[in-house]
Order: sequence, then structure tokens, then C-alpha cells
Amino acid sequence: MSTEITPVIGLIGGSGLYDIPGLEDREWRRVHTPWGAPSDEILFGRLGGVPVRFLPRHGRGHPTPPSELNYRANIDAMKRAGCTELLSLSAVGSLKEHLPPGHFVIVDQFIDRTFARKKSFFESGCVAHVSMAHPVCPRLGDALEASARKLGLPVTRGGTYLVMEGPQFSTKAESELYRQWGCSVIGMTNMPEAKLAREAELCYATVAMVTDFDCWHPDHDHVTVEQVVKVLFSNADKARALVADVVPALGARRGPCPAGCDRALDNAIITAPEKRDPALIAKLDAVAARVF
Ligand SMILES: CSC[C@H]1O[C@H](OP(=O)(O)O)[C@H](O)[C@@H]1O
Ligand SMILES: Nc1ncnc2[nH]cnc12
Repeated sequence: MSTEITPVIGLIGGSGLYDIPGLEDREWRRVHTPWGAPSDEILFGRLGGVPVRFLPRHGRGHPTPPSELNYRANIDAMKRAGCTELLSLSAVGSLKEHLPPGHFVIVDQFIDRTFARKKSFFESGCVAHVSMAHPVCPRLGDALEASARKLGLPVTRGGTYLVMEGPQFSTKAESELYRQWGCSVIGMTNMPEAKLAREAELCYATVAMVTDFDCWHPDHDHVTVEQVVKVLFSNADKARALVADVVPALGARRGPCPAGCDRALDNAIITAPEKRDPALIAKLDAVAARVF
């Protein structure tokens, strides 16, 4: 029996990225989940023949702030829509001088400082502990890096994305603390998204697109939405070019993920079968059907 799959590439578009105009056979479709409503309909289509699903993280027109996003519904809906991999395209502030606005960082680590979000699909009635040691799929990172370099985009491979609760930008003391921690960029959305993608056994990677220097920078003083938006739209054009190149590169039939993202739940569930809540198991039909 072949274990090969045909990849379906999920794109989660952040601030400034609310559509992918070049998609072939495009259709916005509502996807229902047991966790509530995702941020918006999902745009189904193809790029270079490869199936793509696009979700604007904050909804079209950006009505929903980071703390009120239904991250569980978003990830469940993308899995239900057939995604096998997720590329997050996110606006971030820079915490390092050599990562100026306009620069792209293919991050490989996160520090999660969020505190007001549902962070797991697994609750009372079915407890699971997945590994988050390596939250980003290196195969996706390799493909993103190769495409970015081919297109001549200013890119850095590797870096830590500090996820803050928001919606306010950070204080100067916080910004300096995160710099001392060695973080590269700061944003408000990629956690719990990356945790939930791991629980849903989806390969996940982030292109963190720098819009500003956060408030630590001597020339910057404070971040404003006006500054961010100025850079956001040119970043979004570059992100669409990156997507147009990377999706065909990721579209070939493939075997299991070498990093094991698609088997993250093997040995993660600790609740004894007789103690599992059938109602919760039913809700996990998309996310975790493989292991039940
Ligand atoms: C508009 S700046 C702040 C906003 O942008 C980032 O969102 P996303 O990751 O969806 O691009 C950041 O995390 C904040 O939510
Ligand atoms: N400086 C910043 N802090 C948090 N999120 C951001 N998104 C874009 N710039 C940001």
C-alpha cells in the first residue's frame, strides 16, 4: 500500500493579505467546525495546478483582533478543507537591527507569551501532550528559503518569533526584554496557531514579514498602525510572489513528513480509552481521526 499523498497547501494570510488574486478555479466556501466559526470563508483554488486553501486570519477587511481569533476553528477548518501543510504569512515587528522593514524571516522557534486564548484541541475527556521542541517543519522552511532566494527577496533563515497577547504594541521595557532573550521578531498571532497545527498533525512554517522596528529602536520610539500599513502592502506583494513560486515546489506527491509533523499524535494521548469522553472524541474527527 502506498503512503504517498498529494499535498494541499494551506495559506494563512495575516495583516494586509486578505486574498490571493492569482488563484485558478477560485471559490470562497464556508467550512463548519465543531469549535465554532473560522475567521472567514476559505478560498479554494489552484496555483500551477496545485490545490491551495487560503484563509485570511483576521477575516476579509480585518474585523477580528488577535485575542479574539478562533484559532481552533481556523486550524480545524483548514484540516477539514484538506490541507496537509500550512504556511503562515505574518506581519511582525523587528527586534534586531539587521532585520529592517521589508525583510522576511523564516522563523524556526517561538516564545509564547499569550495568555487569553484556547491553546489545545485536547481538553477534559482526552488529554494529549505533543512535542513542540521543533515547532516549524524544516521541509517547508527549506522550500520557502529556496523560493525567497530565487526571487531575490531579502530573507533570513531562522529566528525566534515572540508572540505577545496584544492588541496594544509592547512597552519599551518588554521590547528590550525580548531582545535580551535573543528573539528576532514580535507578533501577536502565531501562537497558539503553531501549537494547534502540530496537534492537528499539519506541517507548519511561518514567513514573518517585518513592518517596523518595534519601540526599542532609537529611530523609532513607538510603533503606529500607519507605519505598519505603509510597509504591509509592499510586503504583501512580495508574499504573493513567494507563494506563487513555493506552492508548485511543494505540490509534488510526497511520502510522510521526514520531521514527523504528520505523526505528532503518535504516543501523545495519555487518557485511557475507557476514560475518554465520546463527545470530545467526536469533535476531534478532523484533527485526530487518524489515531482514534
Ligand atoms: C497590523 S499590525 C499588528 C497585527 O499584525 C500581525 O498580525 P498577522 O500575524 O496576522 O499578520 C500582528 O501579529 C498583529 O496581529
Ligand atoms: N511591533 C509589532 N509588535 C507586535 N506585532 C506586530 N505586528 C507588526 N508589527 C508588530
